[in-house]
Amino acid sequence: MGVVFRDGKVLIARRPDHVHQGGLLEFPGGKVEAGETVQQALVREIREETGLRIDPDLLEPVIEIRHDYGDKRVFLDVWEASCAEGAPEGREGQAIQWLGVQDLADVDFPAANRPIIRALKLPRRYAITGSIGNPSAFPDQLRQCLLAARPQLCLFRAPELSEEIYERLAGWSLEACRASDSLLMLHGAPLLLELLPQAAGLHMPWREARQYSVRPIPEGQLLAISCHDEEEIAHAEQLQADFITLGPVKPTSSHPGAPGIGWARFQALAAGAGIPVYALGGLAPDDTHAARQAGAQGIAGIGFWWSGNGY
Ligand SMILES: Nc1nc2c([nH]c(=O)n2[C@H]2C[C@H](O)[C@@H](COP(=O)(O)OP(=O)(O)OP(=O)(O)O)O2)c(=O)[nH]1
Ligand SMILES: [Mg+2]
Repeated sequence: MGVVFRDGKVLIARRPDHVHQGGLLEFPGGKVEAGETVQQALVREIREETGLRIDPDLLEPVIEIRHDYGDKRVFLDVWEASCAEGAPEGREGQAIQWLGVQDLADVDFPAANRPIIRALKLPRRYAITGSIGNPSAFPDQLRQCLLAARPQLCLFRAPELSEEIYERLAGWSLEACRASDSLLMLHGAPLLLELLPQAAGLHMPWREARQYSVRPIPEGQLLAISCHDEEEIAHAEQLQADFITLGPVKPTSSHPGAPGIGWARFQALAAGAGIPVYALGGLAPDDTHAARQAGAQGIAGIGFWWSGNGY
């Protein structure tokens, strides 16, 4: 299926009432025919269903989803086209519209689309805080890094701090992030979100996530989990995580001694995940393309935005 973007909006159709998941909204697309690549099939389906022309060479992978509806199992191989030619019309009688990404709501789509909508709303970079020189200078350190890098989504991670100091600095961080239009995730246990409900969500380290068997926070906030292998990814899916980080892809100074899993293993794991996966570990902005080719939502890390010097 294809997510076709034009002028920042995505092309959405309404499934006819009489078909499977009928009446709900969908991204246009259909089945791959014999002898076709997935990209060719997508170009053909979008043309047949909407009349729009897209370039198969400009398609980028978004996410692969396997979903069991009970009455039908589906495999959705989702690709993104950043431009399209022509004026779309519902050639099969279906209603067609352009919607802003932030206006896509889970309830309007089939259940399998939940991770697609997450993927479209999440940025390509997930900025994680690194070493904190002096806690009292932290607010300035954070503000400067936010100003320089303008990340859309951040994680305040500081396992070296006591809970008390973390909570105090988290309150500060939330204000700093709000001022620079960045979403902030907190790192730790679900109780943190009850203390600081204005956070965008909670990122659980694996040792925390493993203790739960159902999603421990409300739907309206994001749940992220640090994963390292298939089992942890499956558990993150069970907890209905909105996204995960997976790595280390390359060796990294924040986890000395841990070898990287490399892009091939990352790709194999990410393909089975069915939720957005940020690649983590020793990555620079230059790695974003490789990460996306390997099926990542984007890159997560400290090095590409955090400066610990001078504080
Ligand atoms: N096209 C599309 N199908 C979706 C989405 N979400 C989702 O769960 N599905 C499910 C519904 C169907 O069970 C299946 C699509 O198969 P289908 O046979 O109904 O229709 P199709 O559009 O793929 O088939 P066609 O164009 O080749 O005729 O995938 C979505 O966003 N777009
Ligand atoms: Mg179709």
